[in-house]
Amino acid sequence: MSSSAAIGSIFSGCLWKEEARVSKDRKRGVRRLCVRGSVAPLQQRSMNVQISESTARIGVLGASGYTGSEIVRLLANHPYFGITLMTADRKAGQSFASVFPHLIKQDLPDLIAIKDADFSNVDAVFCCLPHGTTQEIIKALPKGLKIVDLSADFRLRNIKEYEEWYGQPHKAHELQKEAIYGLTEISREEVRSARLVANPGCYPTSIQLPLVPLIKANLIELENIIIDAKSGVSGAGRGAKEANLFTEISEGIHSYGITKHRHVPEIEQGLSDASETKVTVSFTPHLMPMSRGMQSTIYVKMAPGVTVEDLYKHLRISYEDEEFVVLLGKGAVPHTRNVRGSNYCFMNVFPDRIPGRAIIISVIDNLVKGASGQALQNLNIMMGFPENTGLLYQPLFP
Ligand SMILES: NC(=O)C1=CN([C@@H]2O[C@H](COP(=O)(O)OP(=O)(O)OC[C@H]3O[C@@H](n4cnc5c(N)ncnc54)[C@H](OP(=O)(O)O)[C@@H]3O)[C@@H](O)[C@H]2O)C=CC1
Ligand SMILES: CC(=O)N[C@@H](CCC(=O)OP(=O)(O)O)C(=O)O
Repeated sequence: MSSSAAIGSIFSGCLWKEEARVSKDRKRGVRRLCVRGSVAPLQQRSMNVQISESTARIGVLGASGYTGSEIVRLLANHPYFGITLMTADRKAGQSFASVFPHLIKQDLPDLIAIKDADFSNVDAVFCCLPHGTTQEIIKALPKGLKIVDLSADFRLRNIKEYEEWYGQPHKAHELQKEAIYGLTEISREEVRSARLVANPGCYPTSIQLPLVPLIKANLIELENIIIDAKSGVSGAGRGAKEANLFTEISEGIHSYGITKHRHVPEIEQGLSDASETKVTVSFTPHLMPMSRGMQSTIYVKMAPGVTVEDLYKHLRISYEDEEFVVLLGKGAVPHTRNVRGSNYCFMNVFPDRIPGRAIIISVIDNLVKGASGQALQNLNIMMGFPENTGLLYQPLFP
C-alpha cells in the first residue's frame, strides 16, 4: 500500500462513526471491511494525513495466539487495513474461526504455516510469535514490509543484555540496530519513519508511561523506585502450561520472577534513557486470577521540594492531548476493569503517608495497550493513518 495517493486531510483524534460490512477486494486479494462513515473531529489538530482509497494488506504471524487474535478483533473496525495472511504453528491448516469461534463473523484467510506464507500479498505484518523464534523469521521477511514485532526479541538495544536475560543468542544483530522501541506516546516521531518497531512488553508499558515524563522533568529521585505489578493470566499466552491451570491460578495470587523477570532490563532501559543515567528498579510481578488486566503500583521518592500536586500537574500536562493515556481526577483510583478491552492506560498519583514519597497507580489491558492495541497504534503511525484508527473500542464493563 502506498499512502501517496492523497485524497484528503483529516484530524487527529477523529471519531469514526462507522457502518461496517465485510466485502472482498478480489483484485488485491484483500478481505476487507468497507466503511461508510462520517468523521467528527474531536480536536482541530490537522495532521494532513495522506489517505489512500486502497487498503493495506496485513499479515498476522502467530494469529492462533492471544495477541494475534486480539489484533484480528481490533482490525474488524479498521477501515484501511485488511488481513490477507494468518499464520500458526500447531494450528496451521485450521480455519481461524475453528480456533477462535468468537471471531466467526470476520471473513478471514485460513491459518497456514509460516513456511507456506506468500508475502507478495502483504504490506505490513504484526509478528505475534514467542520471543526467541522471531529474530530469524523477521530476518527472512521481504525488506519492503513494515513490521511491528510484539515479542521481546528487538526491545533491548544491548545484545549482551538480551542474551543474559533471555538465555539465548541474539540471531539478528543488524536488525536490532534498526528497530525502534515503540512506546507510542514517548517515541511517536521515531515510530513514524520506522520499518521495524519493537512493541513494548505489557509491564514495561504500564510502568514507563507514568515514570518517563516524571523522570525527564527531574521530579522524582532515581533511587528506590519500587514496582509491585499484577497481571491477568492471558499475559502468559495461550500455550498449555501446568502453572496456568485454573486450579493453580484461581482463589489466590502469587509473585513470580522475583528479581529475575525479563522485563527488568526493558524497564531500566526506558527509565535510563529518560534520565540519561543508569536507573535500577525493584520490580516484582504477580499473577492474578483474572483473564486480562494489569496494574502497576509504583512507589517513588520525590525530588527535594517537589509535591504530589507537582507530579499530578506534570502528568496532566504530559498527557492532556493524548487519546489513550488518561490521568484520572484527583483521588480517583484506577481499576483494571475500567480499561478492559480498550487501548487506554488510566493512571493516578497519591501522597504516601511517609513524607516525600508518592504512590503511582497505572492500569492497562495487557492484551490491548500492553500488546496488540499499542501495536496497531504504532502501525497506524508507520502507515500514515490517524493513530486511533480502529482503536476506539470502549472498555468492557462489567
Ligand atoms: N499475552 C500478552 O499479554 C503479551 C504478549 N506479548 C508477546 O507477544 C508474543 C505473542 O504472545 P501471545 O499471543 O500471548 O502468545 P501465544 O502463545 O498465545 O501465541 C503464540 C503464537 O505463535 C505461534 N507459534 C508458537 N511457536 C511458533 C514457532 N516456533 N514458529 C511459528 N509460530 C509459532 C503459535 O501458534 P500455535 O498456537 O498454532 O502453536 C501462536 O499463534 C510473545 O512474544 C509474547 O511474549 C507481549 C505483550 C503482552
Ligand atoms: C502473566 C505473564 O506470564 N506475563 C508475561 C508477560 C507478557 C509480556 O509482555 O511478555 P513479553 O515480554 O515476553 O512479550 C510474563 O510475565 O512473562
